[in-house]
Amino acid sequence: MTKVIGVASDHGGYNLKQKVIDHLKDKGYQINDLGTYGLESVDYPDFAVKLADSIKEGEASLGILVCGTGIGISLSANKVPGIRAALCHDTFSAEMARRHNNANVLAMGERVIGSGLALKVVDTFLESEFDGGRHEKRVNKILEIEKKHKNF
Ligand SMILES: O=C[C@H](O)[C@H](O)[C@H](O)COP(=O)(O)O
Repeated sequence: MTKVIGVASDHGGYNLKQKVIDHLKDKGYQINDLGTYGLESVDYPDFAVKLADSIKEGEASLGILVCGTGIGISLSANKVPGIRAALCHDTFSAEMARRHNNANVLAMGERVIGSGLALKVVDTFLESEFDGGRHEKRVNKILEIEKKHKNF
């Protein structure tokens, strides 16, 4: 079965988002493009939440977010319970984000990383799997934090 990957960005990540989409389509992935759809200035939390909601609703198995730095859009996505967005600009972090943290969203900054490396980071993230084992207990503790602080 083809994996559906959700993708979203603000204006600062738009060009890299388009490159990620082209790259993943070429590799046979089905893409759910949640915007933004141009370079007009927009607010990254709006697109982080669109992507987070689409993953929570099961429309995509994993997501990719891009803004200028990747910081604002990952911070925003991580406010949604069940989302574990990892800001990665190297392939080791991308692999570990899946293997150890069971991250379901990769975030990157278009103003930080070149597109060649960014596409390798994307491939590494999507091709890595959660190791489970001792990491399961730790990820469950993240979920417990979300439950305990849900009325913060
Ligand atoms: O973390 C935030 C992101 O990097 C945004 O893409 C960035 O702040 C947008 O900046 P500007 O409105 O100056 O393009």
